[in-house]
Amino acid sequence: MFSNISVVGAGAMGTAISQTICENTKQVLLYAKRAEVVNSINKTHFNKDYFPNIRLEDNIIATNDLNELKNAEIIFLTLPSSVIREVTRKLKDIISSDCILVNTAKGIEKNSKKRMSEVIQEETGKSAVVLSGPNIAAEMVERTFSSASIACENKEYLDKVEQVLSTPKFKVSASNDVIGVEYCGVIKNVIAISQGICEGMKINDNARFSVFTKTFAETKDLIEKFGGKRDTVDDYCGFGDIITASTLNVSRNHTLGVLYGQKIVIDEKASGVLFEGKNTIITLKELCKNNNIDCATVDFTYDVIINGINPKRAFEEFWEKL
Ligand SMILES: NC(=O)C1=CN([C@@H]2O[C@H](COP(=O)(O)OP(=O)(O)OC[C@H]3O[C@@H](n4cnc5c(N)ncnc54)[C@H](O)[C@@H]3O)[C@@H](O)[C@H]2O)C=CC1
Ligand SMILES: O=C(CO)COP(=O)(O)O
Repeated sequence: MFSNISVVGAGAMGTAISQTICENTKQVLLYAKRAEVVNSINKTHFNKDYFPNIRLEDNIIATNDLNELKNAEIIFLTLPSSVIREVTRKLKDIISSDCILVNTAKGIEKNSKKRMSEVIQEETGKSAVVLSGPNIAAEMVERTFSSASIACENKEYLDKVEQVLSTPKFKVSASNDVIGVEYCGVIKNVIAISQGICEGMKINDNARFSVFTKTFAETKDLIEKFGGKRDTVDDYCGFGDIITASTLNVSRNHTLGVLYGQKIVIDEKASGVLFEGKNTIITLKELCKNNNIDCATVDFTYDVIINGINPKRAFEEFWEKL
């Protein structure tokens, strides 16, 4: 049993992870940026902005003072990838030397093209544990069955994070393939968008799942070329998450693809919804180009979402590459 586990970011994933780990620790301290979220959780046990119908467990306490995390044994970072650098820079001077950082963000830093564990290492000097899997927050928050892959070069950190996450309903697969686990989460967002486009444009199902087959094989190639292991793609972070986000409308990235496939324009910024995969399309396209890698799925998604090419025309080109 742990005593003091913290979660930074009180959005969908932060609330869901808090609900998952709360049975293995005396207290979960959940950091929220906004005072009204802190008040809502501490006074009513509801995070009303995200899950107005789910009462959170009694040992989840909220704070908006990062300094209160100074005694945390483990901190889960459940934030958009775009703020991981700024937040870990602040945390560095607060946390103890043996505090373990766990990243759940499924993104890549836009300009540097660095993975989140690389960003965390640069800012704090620590090897982060990375977590990725079929983790629809709206399900996890209800403490239903779920799973995740975790990875870290530091075996002691990995064991502790496995312990805090493992419950009769939450399965954990631990590995040492940090690159593979991280890239699975990153690439799956782009795949979810590509499958959403196919669904939105109402391509026939045989065609959609034919390109999906190609996409799955390409994911293994990409992960290997980026330094990860092919087999990692068969784990929860790969197959599990790719299928989940590619076929369910609850995935924001999948929904974004559906809208583009239907040629519906939305103001993504004004929507306030986090679409991690959109920036990732650009970054992956550049990474492929810099490393002489051909990836038909990345090209298709880039053509439709970034270049604004008609989805039907882009699909025909995708199909020719099969
Ligand atoms: N929602 C899901 O089902 C899952 C999400 N993820 C990943 O987790 C990450 C977060 O996603 P969600 O929780 O869904 O997003 P969200 O948009 O629901 O929540 C993000 C939270 O971070 C907070 N935040 C933003 N900047 C901050 C800062 N500088 N300091 C402190 N808090 C800040 C926001 O106020 C918000 O509450 C993403 O990378 C996503 O890909 C991973 C697995 C499942
Ligand atoms: O990563 C997720 C589920 O595992 C959530 O996916 P979205 O960010 O597309 O909603």
